[in-house]
Amino acid sequence: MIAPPQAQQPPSPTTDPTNPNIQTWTDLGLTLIHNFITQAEEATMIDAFHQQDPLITPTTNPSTKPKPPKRISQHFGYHFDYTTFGASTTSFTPVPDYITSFLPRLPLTITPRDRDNNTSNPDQMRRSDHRPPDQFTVQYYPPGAGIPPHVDTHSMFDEALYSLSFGSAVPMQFRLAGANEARKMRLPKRSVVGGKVDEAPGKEMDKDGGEEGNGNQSNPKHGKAEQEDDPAPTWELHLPARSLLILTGPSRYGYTHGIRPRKTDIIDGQTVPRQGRYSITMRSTRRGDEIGCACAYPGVCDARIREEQEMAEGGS
Ligand SMILES: O=C(O)CCC(=O)C(=O)O
Ligand SMILES: [Fe+2]
Repeated sequence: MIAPPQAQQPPSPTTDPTNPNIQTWTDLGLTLIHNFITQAEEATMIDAFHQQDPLITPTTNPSTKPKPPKRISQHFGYHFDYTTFGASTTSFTPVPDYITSFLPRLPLTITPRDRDNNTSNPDQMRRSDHRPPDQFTVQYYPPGAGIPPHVDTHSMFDEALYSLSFGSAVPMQFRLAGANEARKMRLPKRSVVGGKVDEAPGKEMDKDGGEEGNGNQSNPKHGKAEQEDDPAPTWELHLPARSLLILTGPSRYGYTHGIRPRKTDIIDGQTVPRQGRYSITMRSTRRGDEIGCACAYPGVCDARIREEQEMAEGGS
């Protein structure tokens, strides 16, 4: 049996000389801002979440197989649409104060380097430069839950994606998408996951991503997507509670991101039990002729795949 590769350490970040809370991986277009919200804001968010979805402690019945823990999602602004992987034009829920209150603090500028490296269409970048998010997915991950590796839809949202973590820390896995991911993105959604759909906000890349309750680094089920002839390394980025992750450029367009469904994580060599984690994913929706993408990763670009499919249909 091929042993699954261990997740590697991420490349080293640069720490902002004027603000040690800000770490950037310039080549990847990744930024992590520590302590983006206060503990008081975090507590308010957790309360608000559970006013809508009360926390239910799972009951254990020894005669039935325990169900894997499931993510719970709440949508605000234009709802995420799991059929188009874009934003709904009709379903809108007013954005709660606990979100609008920190929005003015979001950094909305994309670095010129990301712009130069990853977008050949200047109009697209102008559009995405300074527009605040209008689509918010708040998610609760009970201990052991994850999200399958995926690439968020390129064409339907502006470049910058934001994810605010709270409640507890979690490692997020990143992997440069390769031929395997490109192939999977061209399959109908249901066949990717063998009929079981764990709703990831893009095409999921690995069928065990959201299903297993007690995975860990040595779980052989990790295999599949990682058994390519020449797999790209997977590395994990530790997302502390109250941190804001910003994906642009390669990390947004060319890498999959996901969270392994594990009961424990290994942090600094120690086995640490997972706790409940929350996140708010924030995106800026595109409408009408704004929809499109000119990124440098056509293999995993929904706009390019659509073009290919239209050509194939038109040309046959
Ligand atoms: O929970 C997170 O931090 C990320 C969730 C995510 O990848 C998504 O909603 O697209
Ligand atoms: Fe995502």
